[in-house]
Amino acid sequence: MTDRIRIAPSILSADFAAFGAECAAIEALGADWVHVDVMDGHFVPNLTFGPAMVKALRPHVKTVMDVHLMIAPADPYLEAFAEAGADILTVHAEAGPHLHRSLQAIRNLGCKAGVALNPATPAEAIDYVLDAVDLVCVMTVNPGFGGQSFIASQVDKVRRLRAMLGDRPVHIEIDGGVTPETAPLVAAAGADVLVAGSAVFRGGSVANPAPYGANIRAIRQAAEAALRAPEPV
Ligand SMILES: O=C(CO)[C@@H](O)[C@H](O)COP(=O)(O)O
Ligand SMILES: [Fe+2]
Repeated sequence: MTDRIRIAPSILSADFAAFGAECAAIEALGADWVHVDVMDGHFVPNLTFGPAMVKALRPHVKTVMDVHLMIAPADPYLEAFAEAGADILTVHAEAGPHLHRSLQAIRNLGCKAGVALNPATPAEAIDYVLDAVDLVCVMTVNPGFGGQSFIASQVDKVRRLRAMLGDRPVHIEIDGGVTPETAPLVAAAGADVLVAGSAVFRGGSVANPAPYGANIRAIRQAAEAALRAPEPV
């Protein structure tokens, strides 16, 4: 499913006092999706937003709202996030013992179902749920914070997942440390959705959002160039 590259800025790196304006700015400047990082201070060592924030953001986001749940357990909150307006709900494979049930519940709520894998989790952990997912999120940092360095060992995981998925129409999303330097590596390996927080919001602000557009273009162009490059022999 690498027909085109989608850029999903993570609002974890946006101005927390101006989320509505920040979402409108990134959409106007080329974002394909808006990525919302939900953290519970338990599954990951940081706290961010709940369903009320997703509901408040919904009128400001015209495109896909991609909600990354770094919470355990996730199941008790799926309905609230779906009702708040999430389009994609991604749960972590490590967050609970009943991953297949969580993915089924997400689809039954009318959302696309995503599964995220921490860097230490092998691709094979989701071998038996591939028909229950619309998106696989490969964490290229340990989840919890923006601005961390890309973990290069995950590129091989992306390649494996694309082979495992075969002709299933499933997105492979990369989350963490995506820059114009790392984007080509994961695009060439089969990723088609690139989440980027610090690399999108750096250099800009609510008052001067133009750098967001230049940053999104730079990541997209670097990734697309890798798709056009000839296969290594
Ligand atoms: O889920 C997470 C972090 O846990 C991400 O979505 C980050 O927000 C990505 O930030 P950058 O690494 O691009 O700065
Ligand atoms: Fe994320």
